[in-house]
Amino acid sequence: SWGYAEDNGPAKWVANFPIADGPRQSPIDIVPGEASYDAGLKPLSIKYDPSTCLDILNNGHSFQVTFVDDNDSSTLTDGPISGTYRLKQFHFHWGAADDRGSEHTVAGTKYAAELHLVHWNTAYPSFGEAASKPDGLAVVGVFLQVGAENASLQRLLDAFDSIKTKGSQTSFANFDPSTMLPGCLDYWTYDGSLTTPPLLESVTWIVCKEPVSVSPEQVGLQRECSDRLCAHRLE
Ligand SMILES: Nc1nnc(SCC(=O)Nc2ccc(S(N)(=O)=O)cc2)s1
Ligand SMILES: [Zn+2]
Repeated sequence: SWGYAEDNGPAKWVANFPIADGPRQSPIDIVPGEASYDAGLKPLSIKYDPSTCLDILNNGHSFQVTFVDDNDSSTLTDGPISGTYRLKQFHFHWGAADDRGSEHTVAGTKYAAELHLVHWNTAYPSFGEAASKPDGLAVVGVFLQVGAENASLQRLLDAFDSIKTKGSQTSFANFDPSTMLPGCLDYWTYDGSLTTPPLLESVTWIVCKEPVSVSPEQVGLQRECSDRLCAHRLE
């Protein structure tokens, strides 16, 4: 199946997922100088309930923390979206070194890693239904840059360490993902897609301008855990 190696990586995905050549594929390079200011956009409204945190799993491409999404306890509203989107899961993307790893870039700059908080539009009955609709999903992206230690991330990394094999999961309770958000929630937004197969063009991207920091040890630990447990990242 798809991955990040030479034989199954991003350049090869179009063979099984022709939408890879579609009109609104993510990630993109965000060029702040070319972004237009939209006075009609509202601030993001993010409300997460730590008790909806369910488990942490290694899906072979990333570590994913999954949430109970059968009620409106953890939601994203306002910002560029209309209606209520429920938090389904969050996960990270990282690279083989500190100078690369994020999926989106800012005027060509790559960050060490990127957090994605995945939400689905409650106008549809489920995540699976929403995932195929043009306004079905909203993903908040947060860049991670190497700097000071991130206390919130450390609890996650300790849990990652306990997932020994690909496809395994472990219970993970009472984690508040808002502790991983930057202080300022200014954002860029554009209509895009899932960044990995099935690459569905159903995502309203909301990329925070302010990165959060992680220590070199933390991003190394994430990389070491992940390489051991996930498809090795070649980027
Ligand atoms: N009917 C369907 N169920 N599940 C899917 S796709 C599963 C899924 O959540 N994929 C996913 C892929 C990429 C991203 S990302 N990196 O945030 O764009 C988020 C989520 S389609
Ligand atoms: Zn992602």
